[in-house]
Amino acid sequence: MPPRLDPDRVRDAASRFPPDADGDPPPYGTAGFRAQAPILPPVLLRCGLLAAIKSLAAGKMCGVMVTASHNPEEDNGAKLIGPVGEMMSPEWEDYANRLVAAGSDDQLAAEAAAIWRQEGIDSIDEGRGGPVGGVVVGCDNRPSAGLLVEAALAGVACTGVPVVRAGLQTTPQLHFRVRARNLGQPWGEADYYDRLAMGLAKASRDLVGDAVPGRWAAVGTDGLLLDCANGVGAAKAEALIARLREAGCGWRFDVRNVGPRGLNDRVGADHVEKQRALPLGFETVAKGARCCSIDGDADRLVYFAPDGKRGLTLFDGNKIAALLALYIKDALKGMPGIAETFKVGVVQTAYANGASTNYLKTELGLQPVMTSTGVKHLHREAASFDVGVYFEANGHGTVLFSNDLIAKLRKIEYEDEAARDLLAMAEVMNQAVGDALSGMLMVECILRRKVWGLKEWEDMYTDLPSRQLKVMVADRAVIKTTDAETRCIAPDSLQQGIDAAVARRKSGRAFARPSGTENVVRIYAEAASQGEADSLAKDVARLVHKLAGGIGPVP
Ligand SMILES: CC(=O)N[C@H]1[C@@H](OP(=O)(O)O)O[C@H](CO)[C@@H](O)[C@@H]1O
Ligand SMILES: [Mg+2]
Repeated sequence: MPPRLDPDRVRDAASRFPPDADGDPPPYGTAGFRAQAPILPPVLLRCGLLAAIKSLAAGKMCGVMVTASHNPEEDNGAKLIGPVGEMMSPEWEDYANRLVAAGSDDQLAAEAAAIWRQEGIDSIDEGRGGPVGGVVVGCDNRPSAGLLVEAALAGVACTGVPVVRAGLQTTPQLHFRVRARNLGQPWGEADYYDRLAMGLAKASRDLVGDAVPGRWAAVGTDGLLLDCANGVGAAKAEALIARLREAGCGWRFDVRNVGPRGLNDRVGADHVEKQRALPLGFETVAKGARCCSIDGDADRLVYFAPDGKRGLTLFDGNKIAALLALYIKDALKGMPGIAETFKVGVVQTAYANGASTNYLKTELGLQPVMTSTGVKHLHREAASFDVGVYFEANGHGTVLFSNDLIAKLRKIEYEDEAARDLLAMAEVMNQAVGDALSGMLMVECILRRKVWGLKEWEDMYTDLPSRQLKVMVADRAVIKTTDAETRCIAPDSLQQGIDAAVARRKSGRAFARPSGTENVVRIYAEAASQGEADSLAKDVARLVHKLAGGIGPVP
């Protein structure tokens, strides 16, 4: 029987997962739907339904990931995964919003049928009696996951498309698996660890021989302490480390904050990056120790070193991007004549510290491309290069390699070490989306190959002092921005005020933009001294409060 949209099933499913009387469903935000868990079952039903339609339209597997990333444990959400492991395009985000806005059972059946028609699903003939699709559903370890997964599965079931229950997954793992499945590659849970372990074995070339235990000895480090935010990444990191051990890797990992309680509560990458504070459980870690944090769904990674005074030195997404870009540039030096034909790019957002942008320009000869906030924007831009490095300051990012480049490298891999290094990097770095575990392995590999400690990494460049603030306003949509969100075009005179405040500081830079995930306006400021960065941020916050309808006390 070919898949078909059964309106009775849609109505029936909708009546089993009715809208919550106490809360409006959220719109599709910077990274999918996110809200308090109790209002989400009808949203997940619609996500399952939409993923099924997308999979039929593409004739490929798609995915639904039930997660709210670094948000508190009471929240949950959905990230939709397209057929090449990508986040959904704006057109499909609109579809998602249309389905979520369809409140009644009948409205939902009608809206789903309209999208089904718009995508011409009934006229697709795969030679097997109709289009072929499939949806894989995974979740993080929040207590609300069970019901929300059931809702997503009910949505898929309205169409007769086959489903795969992947159970507990990190977000990047599920993206990886969807992509691998559609490329005809092994895509099981174990295949994910295999690919990372084998990629790392190749990338670490002089640290490995054959799989002799202990051969990948610790070089220049006592090991890595990994804060898993009490999230789903803990069990996955342990599985990965076990696979590395099997492959003979002797690197030491100390996995902490493994849950099950306390998800994202004063732990994890968002806490470390935004609060510049040690995660719980790291209070007594020795000064200078090599530590990293991932977030609740393991798509963000930051490194840090305790400073011995309860503070830390942070290695954020920009520092990670700089290290990866340096490594790539060095590899390309080993391929004279060929390397010049590759387009290498780094993509950043306005939150990238000015010192990192300057480093990429002056030390590496790269011209960073700036996009709006949100990984989907960075990813799209990075995919236009042969090697595209992208990272948000918060630690979400990866390195993308074009098919064209991979094919060229394969042709020379037997005689060219640098080509082998880049191919290995393309295996380690998740090609679908930012992946904390794969990023961690690559950072470790690079530091060990360079025989660098954190000090050498830190010395690549020194961040300009910066400050981020949030301002509550009645309606954050009154702020309109341009130039990759670096300038405000509404309300009137806000930008003039910001320009004047910036001009009063040495090396000043500041901007304000409405958040896509929280009901706030975000302020970013940097300047030559911490005092100036703080006062600049405060000035901009006051301007926003005054001109954009601030609520609550003046900052
Ligand atoms: C300053 C900041 O960190 N913004 C984050 C945050 O988006 P906002 O639109 O700023 O709320 O969440 C996004 C999704 O996780 C992430 O992509 C982005 O970088
Ligand atoms: Mg996340």
